[in-house]
Amino acid sequence: MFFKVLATDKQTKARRGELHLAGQIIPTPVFMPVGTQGTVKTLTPLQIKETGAEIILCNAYHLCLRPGAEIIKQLGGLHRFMGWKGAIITDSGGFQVFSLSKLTKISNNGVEFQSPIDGSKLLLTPEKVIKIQNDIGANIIMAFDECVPYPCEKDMASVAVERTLNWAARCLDSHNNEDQALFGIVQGSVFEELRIECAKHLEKMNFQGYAIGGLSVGEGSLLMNEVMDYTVEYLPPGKPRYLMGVGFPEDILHAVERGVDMFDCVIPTRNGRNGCAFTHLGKVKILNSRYKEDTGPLDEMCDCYTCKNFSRAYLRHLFVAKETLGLTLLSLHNIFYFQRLMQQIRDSIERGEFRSFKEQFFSAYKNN
Ligand SMILES: CNc1nc2cc3c(=O)[nH]c(N)nc3c(CCN)c2[nH]1
Ligand SMILES: [Zn+2]
Repeated sequence: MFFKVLATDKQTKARRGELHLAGQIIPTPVFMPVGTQGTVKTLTPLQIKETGAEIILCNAYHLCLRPGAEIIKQLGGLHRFMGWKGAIITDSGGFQVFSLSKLTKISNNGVEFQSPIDGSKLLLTPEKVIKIQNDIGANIIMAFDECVPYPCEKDMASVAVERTLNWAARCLDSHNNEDQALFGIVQGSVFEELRIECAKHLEKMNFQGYAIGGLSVGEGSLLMNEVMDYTVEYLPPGKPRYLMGVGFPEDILHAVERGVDMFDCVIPTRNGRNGCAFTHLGKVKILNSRYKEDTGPLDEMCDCYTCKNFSRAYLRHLFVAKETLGLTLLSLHNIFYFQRLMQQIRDSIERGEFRSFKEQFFSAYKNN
């Protein structure tokens, strides 16, 4: 049993579940910190563990470019290579190859591109993407998909859906490692009939989980929620749903309400490194001079290492002085904040009080 739904909210589509993988039980809804190149930036695996995170996301695209999937395999796989004892999900590169490479040439066979690292010409095909993720050894791997930019013409989105479906079937055919769960990725941009067609075809292919891709690419929260409303309907209720690249606390709450179980986003760590901390009252930009003599913690309601030991004045000093400790302390707090938010969400679903939790959250949280 890879995934179990334990409770479904009576008033919304929110559900409390658990993923069974890598000998762990991971409660959902879950937030997965991003460790693109085999590290969650500025944090040691021990610090990541201290935040409560149990699964992290790494990128097969980056890791196959450097150091190479074969080297990671030779070194015992990614868990061993990076010293992470929790679970790992890898993204296939479907998104990164388009957003990070130059001279990409896409065909039904795959994507030809120039390595941003050494300029060499490379080709990613569904078969190669499965092999790379197999070598890296993640517990959950993603199919190779084509994520179109937003906005895009319907016929361009339609071609990308056809290709995504063709590649999904080829990924399934070449995947034969039962220790790794393979997820399909729904595309279709913001076109309802494309999204439904894609979800229906992927559902028939019987993946172990389903990601909603092609969102959080500039379409805005309203359109993102609309796409989720009609797409989730066509995904099997007994399998996990993963909204890729999301997101801010408010977007996570809207998505949980629509039945999403899994999330990943660079926001907690990227904003942490830019001096932006998440708190239950909204975002705190620590470099603001108002914090110069502020003796209080980042968030009165937080009991993370950063909030228990350091004042806002000290954290501001670290950022003004460009001390790297500031990057670590704010990243630590932000990941902890997201883990605590997910714990509160899970508890509220269990109590049948998700909707009131969401209302309480928004009444306190000033999205400044
Ligand atoms: C930040 N917004 C965002 N949108 C995404 C869509 C896809 C998407 O459509 N496909 C894949 N494979 N990855 C995506 C990602 C990367 C998730 N770590 C996305 N990130
Ligand atoms: Zn904190």
